[in-house]
Amino acid sequence: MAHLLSTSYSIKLSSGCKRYSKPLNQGLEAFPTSFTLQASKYPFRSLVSQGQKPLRNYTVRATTLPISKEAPLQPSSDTHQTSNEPSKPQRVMVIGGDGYCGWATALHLSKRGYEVAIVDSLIRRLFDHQLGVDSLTPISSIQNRLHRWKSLTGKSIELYIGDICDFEFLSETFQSFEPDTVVHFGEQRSAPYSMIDRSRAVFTQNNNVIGTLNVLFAIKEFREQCHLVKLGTMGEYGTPNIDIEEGYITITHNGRTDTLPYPKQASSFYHLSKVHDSNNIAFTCKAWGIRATDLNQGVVYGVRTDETEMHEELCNRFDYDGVFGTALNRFCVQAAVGHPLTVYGKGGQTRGYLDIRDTVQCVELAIANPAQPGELRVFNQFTEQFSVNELATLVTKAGEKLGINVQTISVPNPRVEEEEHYYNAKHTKLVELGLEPHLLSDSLQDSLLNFTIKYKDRVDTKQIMPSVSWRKIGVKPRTIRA
Ligand SMILES: O=c1ccn([C@@H]2O[C@H](COP(=O)(O)OP(=O)(O)O[C@H]3O[C@H](CS(=O)(=O)O)[C@@H](O)[C@H](O)[C@H]3O)[C@@H](O)[C@H]2O)c(=O)[nH]1
Repeated sequence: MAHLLSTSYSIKLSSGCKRYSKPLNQGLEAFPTSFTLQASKYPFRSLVSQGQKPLRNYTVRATTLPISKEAPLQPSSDTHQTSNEPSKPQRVMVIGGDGYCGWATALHLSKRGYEVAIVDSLIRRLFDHQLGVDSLTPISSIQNRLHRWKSLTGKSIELYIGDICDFEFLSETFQSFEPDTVVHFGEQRSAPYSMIDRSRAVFTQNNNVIGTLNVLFAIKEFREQCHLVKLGTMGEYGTPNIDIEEGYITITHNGRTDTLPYPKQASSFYHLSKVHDSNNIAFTCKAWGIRATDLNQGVVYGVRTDETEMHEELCNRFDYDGVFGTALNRFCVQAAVGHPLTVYGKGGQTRGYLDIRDTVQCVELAIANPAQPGELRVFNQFTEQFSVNELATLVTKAGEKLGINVQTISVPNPRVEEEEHYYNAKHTKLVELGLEPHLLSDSLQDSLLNFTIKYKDRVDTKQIMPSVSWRKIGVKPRTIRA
């Protein structure tokens, strides 16, 4: 990778356009002219359809450019602070704040009185273009989203567009915003994407592991007391034949006892990248005294949160394609358009699931109750366990109530995973901090299926079937349609 990363150069997008190295007190209109392009690790070249002129490996490079550097807001009445805490609102940097979980979280925290900055390279939108897929819901540009948020609530969210793998960008962002907490969603989060071909596997691990490493260095260098809230995954644990604990397990071996990190058995290059992150975070907590919370999140479903439903321009993305769509969201879209539910293999694969409204609650709870210096806490962030077959049954029943006849098919499993297994994962720590879960049976009825029906005319049924095989991944770059 080193040669790819070191061959950077700049291109002016329009005459006179410079890369800003300092934050500017300018509005959104200043943003589009502030790009620098850099040779990058992103695997564009492999994504160009055959016969088309190849694109070069470019990425929009860092510009440390908060779009709305305005007077800090007073904490609102619903700020999550106790009387012992400082009156100044906490400053929370949300890396990956334009994505599915990040966008909902950034708005939620802003509404709760935190001062929020979004840091995002916008590459998630680019993946859609590369794969020829689209969100079920139309989503506005990040700039329009933030304008709308400001006009509706009076609250500003700063925006820094850039790649956290570029340490210069990240440093400037840290020094400019001075976060008390960093919430790190800024990773390539699709297991199938990481299994398309070698270049996507390498991209995923480089992007995720180096990005997180840079965040750890930035905290050490510029904000030693800053609390890292890192999105991990339940998939780090795999599916062991014993109960899954929250991060650590106490083992007695040959008469001696110790509490050790719970064994990791990830089953995609994506899930493995999170394991590597966990090791780097654990080491830096010990060595440098970093304070961190690893949120081992399960599969998220749903789309609406109190904040994103305030206006159509705040609407969140909703993925249903075979690469980025996750099980329950996909099944609801499939039911809405009369496509059989795509159960992979025997359908006994069991995972932890949670509503996106609980994702935002969990992150806020982690921020409001920070880890101690040197501590790495691990919370298993999900509310209920389901097998894929159980999800299919729930969606079928929900469909019946709406007069929809839902069919299910067994699709040859494109993944390598246990299809019938024991699964019992602990998830008490966030409940102890105050999490009040939204359970699936209620939310599915009242919102999710109806929501997908509302947008069903936007569904491209060609995106539904899986096209990425864990066994067939090779070194040849693949141009796929999800
Ligand atoms: O149409 C489908 C889609 C998925 N599955 C099965 O459903 C299970 C979950 O797959 P998924 O695509 O919903 O979720 P996954 O790939 O595990 O990844 C998602 O959920 C992870 C949490 S966890 O699953 O590791 O707990 C997060 O880390 C990831 O970012 C997020 O994309 C798998 O056994 C998969 O084979 C089907 O049977 N049919």
